[in-house]
Amino acid sequence: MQKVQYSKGIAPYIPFFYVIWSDDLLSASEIQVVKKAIKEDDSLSNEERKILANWLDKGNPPKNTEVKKWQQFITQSKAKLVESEIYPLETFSQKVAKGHKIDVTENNQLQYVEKTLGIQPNHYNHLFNVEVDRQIDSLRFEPKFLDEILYGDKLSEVRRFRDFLKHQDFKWTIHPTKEGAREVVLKQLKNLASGGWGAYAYPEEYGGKDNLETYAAIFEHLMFVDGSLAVKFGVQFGLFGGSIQNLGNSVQRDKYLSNTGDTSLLGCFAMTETGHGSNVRGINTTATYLHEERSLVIDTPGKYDNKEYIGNALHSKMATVFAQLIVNGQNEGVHAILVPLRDTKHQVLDGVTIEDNGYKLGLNGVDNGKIWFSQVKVPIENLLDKYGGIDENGNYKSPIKNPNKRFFTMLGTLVGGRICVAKGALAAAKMSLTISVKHGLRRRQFNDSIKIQEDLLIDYPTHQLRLIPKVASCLVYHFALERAMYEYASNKDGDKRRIETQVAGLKSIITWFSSQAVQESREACGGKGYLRENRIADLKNDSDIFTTFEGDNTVLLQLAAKGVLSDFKSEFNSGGFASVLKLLGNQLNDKLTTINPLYVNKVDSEHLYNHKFHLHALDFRLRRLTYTAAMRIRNYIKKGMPSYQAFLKTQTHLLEVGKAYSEVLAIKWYYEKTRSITDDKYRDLFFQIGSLHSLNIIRKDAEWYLEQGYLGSAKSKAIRQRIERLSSELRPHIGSLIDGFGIPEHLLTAPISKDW
Ligand SMILES: Cc1cc2nc3c(=O)[nH]c(=O)nc-3n(C[C@H](O)[C@H](O)[C@H](O)COP(=O)(O)OP(=O)(O)OC[C@H]3O[C@@H](n4cnc5c(N)ncnc54)[C@H](O)[C@@H]3O)c2cc1C
Repeated sequence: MQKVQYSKGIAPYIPFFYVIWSDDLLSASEIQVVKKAIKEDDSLSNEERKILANWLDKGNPPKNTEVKKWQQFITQSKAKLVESEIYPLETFSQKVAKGHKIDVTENNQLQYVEKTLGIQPNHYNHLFNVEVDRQIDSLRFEPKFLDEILYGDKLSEVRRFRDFLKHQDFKWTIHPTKEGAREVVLKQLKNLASGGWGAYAYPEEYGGKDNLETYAAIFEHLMFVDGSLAVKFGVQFGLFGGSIQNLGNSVQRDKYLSNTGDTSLLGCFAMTETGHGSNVRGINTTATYLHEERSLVIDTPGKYDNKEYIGNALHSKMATVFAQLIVNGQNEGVHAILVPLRDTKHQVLDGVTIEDNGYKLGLNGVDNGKIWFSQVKVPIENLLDKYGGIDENGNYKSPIKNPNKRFFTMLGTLVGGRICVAKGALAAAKMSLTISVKHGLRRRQFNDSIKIQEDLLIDYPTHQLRLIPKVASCLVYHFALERAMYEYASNKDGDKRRIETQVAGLKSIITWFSSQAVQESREACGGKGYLRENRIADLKNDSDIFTTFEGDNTVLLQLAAKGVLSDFKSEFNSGGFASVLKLLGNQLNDKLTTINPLYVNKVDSEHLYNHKFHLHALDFRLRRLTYTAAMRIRNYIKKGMPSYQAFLKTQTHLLEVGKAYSEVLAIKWYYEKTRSITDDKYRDLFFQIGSLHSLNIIRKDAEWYLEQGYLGSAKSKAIRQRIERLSSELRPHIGSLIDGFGIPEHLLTAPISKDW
């Protein structure tokens, strides 16, 4: 077999060049062949060689009058290649006839031949198995190195946790009833606590390791066991324990945190009410201060003011209840109070009523319930008073004077949970894609008459386009969330507005992405994907709600957009945005430079695969959308419209600002991480993955970019072609990439992910 030389010896990373006269693209191998032909063709002058080199290397076409001539030259060179390569393949078929050993499962070889030799599957598929070329080894990526890149210095703990999950208690099974599922999940939760995994994010004095980043990786891995376990874990240790840790004082931490971490105290987080979900500030439960008794009276005033959907409600002894704090007849806003729910015999206490929420679409192993309080008294010591308490004279006091700021600071402590939810959703996407890709690497359907075997699903371009860009997006979002958790964990006590804005946006785009990825994976597995044993059905049902809880996505994106508009200044929520708009107007006007016509139609691979182009395009969209939204709001306000109405008028526009902001943030953080990868081969791979993700995101908004004149039609078309091309270039590595997600084999129980 003829060897084609590559500059780095890694064929798929050689950029492909766009040839202007053609609808097609020339592959790297084709370019090599044409170059060889140019070199060997004595009839060419040096000048002609230069013209051709210029065309192939830099994408500069020759003069129009000469294009046809060189086009023919290139076509002939390609034809010669095909002729010259068919012979060695026939030699190979003779080898096969003589019983030469062939690895039939290694279909990557076919892709390799196709890519490097530029010949179509029909030319060789009848031979089916192709000699294992030595170069294949140099192309292969090791999942264990990918795992290292993904988890960095957390990896040893993550691996320890993966081993812990080998315990048979974590074996996945179908639970026919919610009661059965809840019993199992509670047992698993206690098992995790006894292994020290529950308290992981708490300080050492409470049995923890003070490590939020690893805690998030633990949460992510629990999705591979069971969505219900991940959510129950998040409620007990993250929400209930987290409220004590972040909103409470040292006495409360000393009293409750260790017990929460070892599950001797089970608790829940009761914020949402039937009447008020997204609008937390509108909740109606009251906590009225009685000075004579130094106590708080917790009460559910109206028919729809009960707490609802509260996870762990049926197993808990205590709840962190969010209520309007009334002191001396004055409402001091929403505060959190620890309210006992049950006695040691698990009897519900006087004044408390709890009901099961019943069967849900998914997460039936989580005991969600409704809770009512009727004049329930708790001592003032139960008020989680980090941001607002009541002194001995019965006066309200808070280190944060502005009630808006106090409310947002309090909610800012929930950001860690939001990152975990996004990580959990992403885990569902990773696992579904792992199952569907593994299925695609084994399942065969259809062939043409000359083949001895049917084609693998994954070798269909449609299948590649459905799954491979999603695998790429998983990796981009993985690093974005790693970075978000790093930023949050390393600035726990600082101003959280910025990270809150960032996480609000990331949580939204990633949980939505996950729902699409899981659905696509289900469809990519056909009927098998619908069977519960193959896990995607449960992943789909369990992760569906991630778009809603810990903040509904549509609502969160508006929060993110407001954060962008206000340039992270708190004035926005307290009304002083005139100055902010002025600032934005100046900033954006300066930056929106006229787009260069050459740039608009620049289609060479170097440009399209350049992360600077991706960042520029995504950033352009963000700036343009922000500027136009700001101008629209300003014009409405100028006409006398109240600011709330002006925001409603631009609400759909603001949602796009939130999305654009989050996409650019994700890819920016991803490329920052990619640049730090020291191994050239792996860094190139991650850049290639970044290109696929970014072009795909740009492509989704191609209509908008065309409207804005940022993309010309040729460039828009070239981007579409590049996405397909990149997907097929990554096809030989897709097995390694999904194995690199690090989902342990013992948790990957779907029969279709194995040989069958
Ligand atoms: C399984 C499950 C577990 C949960 N666990 C807990 C828990 O442990 N503790 C807890 O406190 N809560 C919990 N929740 C509640 C959850 O946080 C809420 O469901 C969520 O905050 C959304 O509130 P909602 O359901 O009232 O929806 P709503 O706020 O009524 O929203 C309904 C729809 O209206 C849209 N909408 C709302 N406001 C706006 C707006 N301003 N602009 C545009 N669109 C808008 C939303 O996008 C959404 O599509 C849980 C919920 C579920 C389903």
